[in-house]
Amino acid sequence: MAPNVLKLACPNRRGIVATVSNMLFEAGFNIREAAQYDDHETGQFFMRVAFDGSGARADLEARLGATEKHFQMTSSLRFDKRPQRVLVLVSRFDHCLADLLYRQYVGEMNMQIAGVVANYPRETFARLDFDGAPFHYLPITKDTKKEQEKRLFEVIDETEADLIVLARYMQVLSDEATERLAGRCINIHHSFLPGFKGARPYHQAHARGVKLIGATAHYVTGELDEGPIIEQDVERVSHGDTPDALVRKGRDIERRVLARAVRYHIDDRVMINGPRTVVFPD
Ligand SMILES: Nc1nc2c(c(=O)[nH]1)N[C@@H](CN(C=O)c1ccc(C(=O)N[C@@H](CCC(=O)O)C(=O)O)cc1)CN2
Repeated sequence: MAPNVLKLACPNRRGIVATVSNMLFEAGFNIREAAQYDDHETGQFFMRVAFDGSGARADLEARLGATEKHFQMTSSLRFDKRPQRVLVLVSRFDHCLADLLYRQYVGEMNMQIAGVVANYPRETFARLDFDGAPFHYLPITKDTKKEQEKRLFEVIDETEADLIVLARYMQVLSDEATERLAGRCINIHHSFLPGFKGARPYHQAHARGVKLIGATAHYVTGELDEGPIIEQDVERVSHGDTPDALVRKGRDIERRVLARAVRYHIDDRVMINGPRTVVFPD
């Protein structure tokens, strides 16, 4: 059962951990997991506490309000354990979508894929079982981008999506779209950023003669592939690997990196820290 999770950030000073721990204790809750990070560069303090117990939510919320004021704190408190509704966007390559569908099928993550949106027709994914998730075909051209995004937001509203995942969705979202989805839209980029931004990163990597390839999951912002990084991984390659071999080896990296990032987000393990993130892994 997903625990309750409190996340907080504030200027660092003595007494934060003691106050937060005591606040939960006084409200009748029990701490199951706690982690904190002190950013010496910015002086900001970050904390994530997973807790359970039969305490009163209203009492905790009242105490938290006072604690926020005292420490000039921003916080988020998640009590609802319902599966997070995830809308998955995909273009032609569906290995990350297939991976997320499988992880949902085996119950690996506290999520419900609320829908699949693609700018390619359903037959592109004919072999995939969407496990009941509705499919929305939203074709796009450079002349229809605005209308397509309008329809995309209608689908986001209709599906009541909590999280939007760009699972190798190869369309650049407008600044307006990225502002509306700030902090709840994750992209998997098929390179070890900041290397090889933009299109065809494996071909760029092959031309450069790299000995490592990687994948990066990041929050989406108006700056293409510049959003706060959530998770990355790499694998060794050699001079004998063709671009197709890099694409093949890269698929495995992309799948596991995206899955880890989605799970960390869903489990409230990620906090945005300016251009970066703080991730409290399990
Ligand atoms: N606003 C943002 N949108 C998107 C981001 C992002 O970080 N910010 N990430 C990309 C994913 N991506 C690489 O991971 C990527 C996707 C698409 C392109 C691109 O040049 N697309 C062309 C069309 C290509 C086609 O139709 O096949 C375009 O949009 O004009 C570069 C990088 C997802 N969106």
